[in-house]
Amino acid sequence: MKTKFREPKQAPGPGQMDALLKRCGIHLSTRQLDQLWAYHQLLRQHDAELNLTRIHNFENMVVKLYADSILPALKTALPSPLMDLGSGPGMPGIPLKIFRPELDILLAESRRSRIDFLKMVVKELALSGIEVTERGIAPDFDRPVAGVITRAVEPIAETLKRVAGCLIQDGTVLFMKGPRCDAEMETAAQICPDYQQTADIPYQIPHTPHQRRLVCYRRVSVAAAKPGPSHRVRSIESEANPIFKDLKKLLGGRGIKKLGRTLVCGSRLVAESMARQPERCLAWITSGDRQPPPDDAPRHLEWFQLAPNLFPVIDAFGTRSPMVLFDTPPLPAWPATDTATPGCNLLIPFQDPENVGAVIRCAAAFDVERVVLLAESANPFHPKAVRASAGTVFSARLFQGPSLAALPEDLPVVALAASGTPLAEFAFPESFCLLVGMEGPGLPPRWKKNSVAIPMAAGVESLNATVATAIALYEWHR
Ligand SMILES: C[S@@+](CC[C@H](N)C(=O)[O-])C[C@H]1O[C@@H](n2cnc3c(N)ncnc32)[C@H](O)[C@@H]1O
Repeated sequence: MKTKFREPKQAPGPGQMDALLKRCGIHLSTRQLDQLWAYHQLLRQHDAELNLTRIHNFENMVVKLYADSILPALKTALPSPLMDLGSGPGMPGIPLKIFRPELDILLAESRRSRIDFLKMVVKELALSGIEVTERGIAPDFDRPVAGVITRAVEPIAETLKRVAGCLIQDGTVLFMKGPRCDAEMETAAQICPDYQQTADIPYQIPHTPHQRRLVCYRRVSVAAAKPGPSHRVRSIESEANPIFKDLKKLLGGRGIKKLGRTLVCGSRLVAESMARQPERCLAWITSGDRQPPPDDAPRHLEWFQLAPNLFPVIDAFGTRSPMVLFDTPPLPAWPATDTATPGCNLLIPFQDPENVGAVIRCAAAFDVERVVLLAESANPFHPKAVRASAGTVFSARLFQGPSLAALPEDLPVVALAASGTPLAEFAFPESFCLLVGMEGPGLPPRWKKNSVAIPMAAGVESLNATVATAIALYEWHR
């Protein structure tokens, strides 16, 4: 009898994953797809040992785990920093981070084996701007977050109570639910007066029968959860005080990079940083004990009261007004290969922090898609950069890029050089990277071939780098 020969079934690859995601309306760049594929491999490799998921069929994993995790990003705005509460093997936090790399994500998980798995995923995928908690979340967890997202963990009211110590005023909680969650919502409405339901978005995973609901709440009051006054006060009298020593280090770019913090100076910028990123404001710094933090300051803010002879040492601009110690966000890596997104990627190589701040301000004024700090650039959170940016550094879409020498050859760069096509005759492509030479050495020769020029009067050699950037961005935006 003849045995029937069967073709071995081909193992699915990233191409099939991409096609399934596209069917759900999710379009990933090559880099994102590679990352998601790497995550899929890790999940499969460690599932048997760690019992990470009950879904094992390839198509179901892509649709019911990864697409399901990403879809909320297409349905509503996601706050940052965003905590994924009860992340388990990383759902929705890991696929969301891959899809929206600019989000700061905190993966919260209580089981040790899963915490270790999540940390390995973050490392192996070289993800930045994402952390894993070392403990489960309870109301005493007080690291501030602007939003919480959670999938398949517990009833709505339990989570709302659980995040009382960490969710900031006006923060959002997003529940990824199935269609039958009305009873949970009713309970939450009765027993969680600090929250207001703001949205209830029903949807279906495209081309499947699976129904979902994204139920959103806003925290309207923090008073009931955290009674009492108070900012913890630290009185700093001596130059040898370790807090003071660290504050002094923040007067230079190296200290800012090492400590991941900066000093925000000047009353307007201080107010702006507290309004825009309260969760990142760590301490209120004053000379003596007058000028306390404002009434609406975030409660986690500490109050550093410096002796009158110490305050001027760190008051670099001589403002004499309270300063804020600000936790600088880690910059997500710039996906250099993903330049298909329409708009301008502004590449910044400037070494003078004032120039960096000034061009970030221009980028905000002319709606630049991404601001990319090249390795040569000064720290965008240097007090001088923050000041020159007029606070726009707190809202700009900042990314960490490579060095000038490591920029890919095939990047669609539009460079500014005196030898280029006159700016007024130049048609900007839909998607491009704007590059202005560093102060001093100017533009590396390899980028001069596709350059545009700002015509100038005879005898003038060059414009200041920030002025040239502003003119080019104005012309593009126009
Ligand atoms: C059913 S799993 C869901 C995992 C993931 N969100 C998903 O959709 O696949 C619930 C997870 O929440 C975690 N968990 C439960 N209570 C928690 C808490 N208080 N803080 C952090 N994680 C918690 C559990 O360890 C578990 O991994």
